[in-house]
Amino acid sequence: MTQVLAIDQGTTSSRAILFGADMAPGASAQQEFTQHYPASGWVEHDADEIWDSVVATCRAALEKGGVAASDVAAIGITNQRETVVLWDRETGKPVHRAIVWQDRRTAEMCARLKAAGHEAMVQEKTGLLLDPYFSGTKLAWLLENVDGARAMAEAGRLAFGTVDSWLIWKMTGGAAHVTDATNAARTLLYNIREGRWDAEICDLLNIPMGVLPAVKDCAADFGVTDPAILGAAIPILGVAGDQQAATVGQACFQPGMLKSTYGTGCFALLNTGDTLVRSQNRMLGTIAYQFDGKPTYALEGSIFIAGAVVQWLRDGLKIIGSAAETGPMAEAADPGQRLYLVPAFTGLGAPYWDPDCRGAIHGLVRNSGPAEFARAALESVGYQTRDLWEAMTADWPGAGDGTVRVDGGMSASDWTMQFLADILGAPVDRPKVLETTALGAAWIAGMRAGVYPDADGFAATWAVDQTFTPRMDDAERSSRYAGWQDAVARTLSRR
Ligand SMILES: Nc1ncnc2c1ncn2[C@@H]1O[C@H](COP(=O)(O)OP(=O)(O)O)[C@@H](O)[C@H]1O
Ligand SMILES: O=P(O)(O)OC[C@H](O)CO
Repeated sequence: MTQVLAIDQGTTSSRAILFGADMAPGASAQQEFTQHYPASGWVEHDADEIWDSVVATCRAALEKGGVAASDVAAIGITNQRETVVLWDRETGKPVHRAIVWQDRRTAEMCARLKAAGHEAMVQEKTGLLLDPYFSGTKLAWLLENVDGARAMAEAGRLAFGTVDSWLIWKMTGGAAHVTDATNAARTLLYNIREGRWDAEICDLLNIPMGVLPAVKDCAADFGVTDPAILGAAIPILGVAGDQQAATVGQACFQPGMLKSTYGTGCFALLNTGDTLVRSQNRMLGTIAYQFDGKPTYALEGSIFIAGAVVQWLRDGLKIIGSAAETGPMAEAADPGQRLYLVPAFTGLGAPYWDPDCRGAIHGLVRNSGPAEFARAALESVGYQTRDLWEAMTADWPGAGDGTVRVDGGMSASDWTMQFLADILGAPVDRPKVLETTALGAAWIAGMRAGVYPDADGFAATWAVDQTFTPRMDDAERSSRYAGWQDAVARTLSRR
């Protein structure tokens, strides 16, 4: 029993990957599912469809790999964070579609809570801000707006969970209603200093605490799968939110280590060890991972649009056929032009948290064309990361030298990674294994099962594939970044 099955339940697709005794990724399967956009700024998923996609991908990965379920030592789950599922414990049916992390329907509720002066208390306890991004106000919305939900919740019939909880509940045939500390840390309801659900915040949002799952370490006994699902009872021994799993998969175990994942959005986490930094610069305080009851904290910067800007070049502007074309185009762009593309398609996340501003391009001239747009799009990812890094270093003296371990689909772009190194003025390390999110979940579960090494042993296996070192001189770096800051200032809705 040396295989570990990692489930990576993401925003647009579910994936299952088998990892062997050597922790190398093996057979995998992936399935997309429906995105529902019932109103402007609203994003929903069908939790049953997510469940079906997870079962299908797990079965397909096992079949492709020729692995029997009885050969799997453990399952590790990693998931899109913050997304809210609320279901009936008796029927096992969700009472509404899941409200996705990107959904902005509670913007007004957040604004009201902020105006009433609650943000400092919430930030102190949860590390988070009053933004619709997090689960708490979404859950409050469901309890307010779904017919009968409040009465059922108060009678103990409803269960709330982030996607990990939902999947575990389904996998264990309804036996376990649990989550891990990293997912709990994203709900706005969990006191990350004291390691418990927070009664004052639940009261403020009018959430009956009986709907909340039990919170465990990332490596723990989360339950055992119903044998009818995959063909054998498999223990679920690892759980972490996807950005935290990537932090683990990148072996960022020492304070000062930084990882940044470039998918649709970008999420940078800086390990701050035992210190929960109270950000003065609108970064998030969060739990990076929790083992043996001891949380390790991180500062997080969340950018909503990273690779999505490349999708926009392809599907919106239609100036590229595939994402990989952007690198050569950026290379060929007129070096004399300074275009700044601020991709505030859904507002801006950290460190601005401006849900109302919208995207803008600054610096257009007569001969600005597709190549200059492509370059500005790729550069926007570097500039936004620099914004996060500026905020992190201002927040915490223990931040390292800016060396960053990267992963995610967009980290395949050499041009973008070189620009990132240039604009940060620090090395960018791209590892050999790019499946860091799934690897993190697999390692946690495999370590708990006793088939994988401890943290030091795991960290020793992390290997760099390519390091991008800064080539830009300081004067150019400063002047370009000043231009970006100016472009953002002119784009924000509140100045
Ligand atoms: N060579 C490339 N150059 C630029 N962007 C890329 C490249 N390859 C992939 N991307 C971008 O990476 C993103 C996909 O990354 P992925 O990690 O699969 O995202 P997610 O997990 O959020 O769905 C897409 O937005 C795509 O535009
Ligand atoms: O599913 P991803 O990879 O887009 O990640 C989503 C994040 O967890 C949202 O906080």
